[in-house]
Amino acid sequence: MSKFSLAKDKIKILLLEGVHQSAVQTLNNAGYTNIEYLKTSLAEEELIEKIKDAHFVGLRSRTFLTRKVLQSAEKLIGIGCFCIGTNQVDLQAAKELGIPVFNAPFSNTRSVAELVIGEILLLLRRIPEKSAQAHQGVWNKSANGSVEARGKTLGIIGYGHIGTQLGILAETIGMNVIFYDIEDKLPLGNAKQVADLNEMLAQADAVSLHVPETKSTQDMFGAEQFAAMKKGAMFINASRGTVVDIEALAQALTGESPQVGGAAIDVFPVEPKSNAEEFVSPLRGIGNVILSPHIGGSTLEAQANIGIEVAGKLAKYSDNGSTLSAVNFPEVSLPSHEGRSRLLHVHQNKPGILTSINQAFADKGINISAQYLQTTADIGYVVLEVDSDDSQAALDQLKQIDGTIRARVLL
Ligand SMILES: NC(=O)c1ccc[n+]([C@@H]2O[C@H](COP(=O)([O-])OP(=O)(O)OC[C@H]3O[C@@H](n4cnc5c(N)ncnc54)[C@H](O)[C@@H]3O)[C@@H](O)[C@H]2O)c1
Ligand SMILES: O=C(O)[C@H](O)COP(=O)(O)O
Repeated sequence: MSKFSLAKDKIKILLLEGVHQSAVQTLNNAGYTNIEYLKTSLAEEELIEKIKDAHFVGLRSRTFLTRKVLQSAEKLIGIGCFCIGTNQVDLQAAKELGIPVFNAPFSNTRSVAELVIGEILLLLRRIPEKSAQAHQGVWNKSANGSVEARGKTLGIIGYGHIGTQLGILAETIGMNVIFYDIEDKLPLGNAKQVADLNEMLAQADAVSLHVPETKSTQDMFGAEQFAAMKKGAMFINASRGTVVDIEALAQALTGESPQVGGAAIDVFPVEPKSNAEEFVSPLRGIGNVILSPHIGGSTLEAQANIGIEVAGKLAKYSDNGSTLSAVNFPEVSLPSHEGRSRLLHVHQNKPGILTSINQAFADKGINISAQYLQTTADIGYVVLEVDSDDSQAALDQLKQIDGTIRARVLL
């Protein structure tokens, strides 16, 4: 170990929101034992206090890493989102501060797709309503409004990892699949891409949203889109709460002759911060509506896999600087660096930085035995290997390079 790098037991890892124990196990196996594990998310002020001495933080969808929080986290070197969505992290701020953000882009895909398939079947049979009635002692045996999924059309908005998986499952139960996406996508099975959203809505018997939270998806589904849906079609949102105008949905589901026949909603514009807080929504109490507490990806299988995947990415970045699959950072995949010191340098992407580094090292007689560089439009990430005896001198030189955001040396 270089005396200029932190020993693993000094690297503090803050894990929030009850991430699966597989994460702790994975980090322990990699030699990281200084872990603070919390079952809940933290509000901004508490988070600022907790995060200030953390080198890594792990979170799920309820912890918001704002620019203010990130700026106060002076020791933070890496962030793990133990989920798919990364909208809860200010990715630009993290990048500017030289902090890569990792997530688990596939681990809960199947769990969401399975849940949605189940919901489509239940909604088409009006089971939420009938179940609620039966619980009240009402025996409403009738085929009215109940239909098979076979031969019906599912419209998927956002044909990415979840959307495609859902499309495949839907076809296996005999549904026709159409989808709308801002990108041209390869249709799987017999699915067909439709260029115009309203055209897709007019054909679908069930519509399911699978887009990320971005500026372009904010409130993308409101009164106009509900009006464009086929009368009585089902509506499902397990993406992000900010995508749908929830008041407009409540209106579309109610009244004398509701436009929307039923809905299954897993995500909400405002979600309780913990299980102890009341869930407030205009959708409460409306018939043929399934409300679930943001559990689309919450299966034991998915959570265990996510823990291993994201903790593994954090450990790898800490051990050898690899940023493969970071969502906001130049991606560098690195071999091990036995017998040499590895230095990581994050800098503003402007001309001449690499030349300055090479010149500074040459002036001090430091030989670079390996060098890896990747850049995005605004930052560059260079990884250098030098003889271990030169690591302190090399780090000193790197810190002085104009445009440096962050420099550190690895074990
Ligand atoms: N409910 C849950 O527990 C849960 C679990 C996992 C993921 N999610 C949410 O689901 C989202 C989708 O997950 P994924 O893995 O399929 O993501 P993905 O990135 O693989 O796919 C998203 C798709 O949406 C498309 N898209 C983006 N903006 C669009 C727009 N304005 N209109 C139409 N299409 C648009 C993209 O081109 C892409 O094909 C995640 O970002 C996350 O927020 C929720
Ligand atoms: O983005 C995701 O993967 C889902 O929204 C799941 O989030 P969660 O880990 O908070 O359940």
